[in-house]
Amino acid sequence: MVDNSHILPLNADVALDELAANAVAIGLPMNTTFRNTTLREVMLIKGPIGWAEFSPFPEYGPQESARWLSATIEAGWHGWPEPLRNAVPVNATVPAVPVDDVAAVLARFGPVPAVKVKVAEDDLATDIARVQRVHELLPDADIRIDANTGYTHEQAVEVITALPFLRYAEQPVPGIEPLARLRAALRAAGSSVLIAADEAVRKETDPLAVAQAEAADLIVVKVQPLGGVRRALSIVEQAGLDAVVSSALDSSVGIAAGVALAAALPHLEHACGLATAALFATEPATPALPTNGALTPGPAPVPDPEVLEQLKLPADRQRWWHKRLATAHGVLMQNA
Ligand SMILES: O=C(O)CCC(=O)c1ccccc1C(=O)O
Ligand SMILES: [Mg+2]
Repeated sequence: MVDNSHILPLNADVALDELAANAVAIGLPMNTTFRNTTLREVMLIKGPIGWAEFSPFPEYGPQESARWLSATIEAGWHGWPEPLRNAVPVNATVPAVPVDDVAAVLARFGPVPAVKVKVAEDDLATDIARVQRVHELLPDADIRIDANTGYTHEQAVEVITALPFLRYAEQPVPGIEPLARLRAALRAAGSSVLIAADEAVRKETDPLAVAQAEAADLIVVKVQPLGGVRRALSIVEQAGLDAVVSSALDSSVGIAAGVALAAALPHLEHACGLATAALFATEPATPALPTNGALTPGPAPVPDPEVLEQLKLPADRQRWWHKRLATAHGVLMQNA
């Protein structure tokens, strides 16, 4: 058994009826395929202090979804800690698009201090060419890659060594031990590219295990998978590593929580992955697009009722989402 007693409890103090009565499931059409998705489904819930998002990925089960719901309750019913900064630098996110499409994708983000490039969906040469194209277009940007666990140890070494200008590589290989082994191998080879853990934090039952195993130089934290802004803050503090706040492809309602977390971190070394609104073609509320490469903390944007109605998913998907909401709520109540 993992001892999680040092981690803040999940928020479980809102009745299911109240959540369900104020919830609507919508589909956000995307500009480019991302995570094999062209329509991101999310549930938006209106709480007494503002709009909140509940959007676990379709394949996530009840235990994981319960953490996402804890973040929803925090956003709509409790609120977030005070910001320590009023600008959060963000990265552009380049999906695994063909090299020739990179410039057009980057253009949607405006000027940014950093770029995250998705890799490990094609062959290694294509991955390397995509990243080199970004470096060519934005020579001064901090560049990181995200393989979403998709490389073997050998593939990761090959790609990272071919791209020595990288600032860091996010979850190049799966799991904590493989990450630790890769990090040690890169150091031994004289590489200065840092290792970031994402899935190993987001999906493990013990989010602090990465730091204990010295598997990464920094951790990627997402508000909903970690159960809310306050819970994520406490996990970062206990991990004692630099953190990058990223979007879980949230709508701009959910992005506001990510910006609140990034703004409340005592130390913010790297630009955050919170500019994903640029990947959506339509949103019900003012999209969280960066100005001069940064986002500003503030309350979640209020959806326009007409656009909300247009984006509303059909009845069968509403039922599916409401059922998920009920299941996640049941888990929260059981654990509370
Ligand atoms: O960090 C970013 O730039 C964007 C967010 C992102 O990549 C992402 C979005 C949804 C699900 C997983 C991930 C990920 O970081 O792996
Ligand atoms: Mg990632």
